[in-house]
Amino acid sequence: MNVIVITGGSRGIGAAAAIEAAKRGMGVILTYNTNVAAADKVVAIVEGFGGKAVALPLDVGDADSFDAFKEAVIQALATKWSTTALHGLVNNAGYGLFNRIENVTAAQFDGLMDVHLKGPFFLTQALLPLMASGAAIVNLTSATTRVATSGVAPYAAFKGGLEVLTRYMAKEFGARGIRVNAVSPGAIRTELGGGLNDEFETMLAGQTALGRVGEPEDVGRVIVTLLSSETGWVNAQTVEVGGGYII
Ligand SMILES: NC(=O)c1ccc[n+]([C@@H]2O[C@H](COP(=O)([O-])OP(=O)(O)OC[C@H]3O[C@@H](n4cnc5c(N)ncnc54)[C@H](O)[C@@H]3O)[C@@H](O)[C@H]2O)c1
Repeated sequence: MNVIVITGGSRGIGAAAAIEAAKRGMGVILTYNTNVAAADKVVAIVEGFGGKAVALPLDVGDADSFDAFKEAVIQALATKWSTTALHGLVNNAGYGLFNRIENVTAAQFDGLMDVHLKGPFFLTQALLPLMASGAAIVNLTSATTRVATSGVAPYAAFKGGLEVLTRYMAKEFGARGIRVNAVSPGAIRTELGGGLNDEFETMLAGQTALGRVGEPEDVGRVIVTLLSSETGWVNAQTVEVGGGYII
């Protein structure tokens, strides 16, 4: 069984991707930051249809903890799946912070950078030695890299950086048989940045060609497709999953 790691897998897009991956026969190591109960719920859903998943704690903003996390992954691979190889990594964990440029503090800037750029970079570096040929990495970026919506400048800039890293990772890991792509969601109904109220949702739906916001599963399906060998010749790409988010 191919086993993958999904960061921030306890809710939203990460949880949808975890469930979809397990439905397609992958083993899932999902990580949670603080909410173990939510992570356990996702594991229970997966086990409910006969899939296999485990939840491990991980703060993606704390790169010093990644060596210990790698050891926990090795342990989980051995005990739950009797394997040493990892076949995928989804750098999904993230958070929204609305603040206009003139008000952003250095601490807010650093916090966003740690989770959206430094975290995916060093987590990928830490887990790379475990990855088998044929493995795939998916980085979650954002439509905010291509539009300018006020209040999310550092977030958008780091997501843009992650798209650049996606191409460099693909270039450097290709010789190992590892593909790297990014998925860039448009407006999706999750709890990111405090979630959607009616007014916000109506505005976002109006900015989307298909006239609605997306659901986490709309993105989860694409993430898992990019992990699978069906897309074995898709590499170094950013795939927009936003129903046509054009503003
Ligand atoms: N929802 C959208 O409209 C949208 C649009 C573009 C991009 N994205 C991106 O999609 C990804 C998933 O977001 P979502 O919409 O499911 O949001 P969400 O808030 O529902 O889920 C985000 C997950 O990341 C986890 N997380 C946050 N900070 C963390 C940290 N320091 N360490 C470990 N885990 C942490 C949260 O606990 C949560 O489980 C994020 O990278 C987000 O930036 C979302």
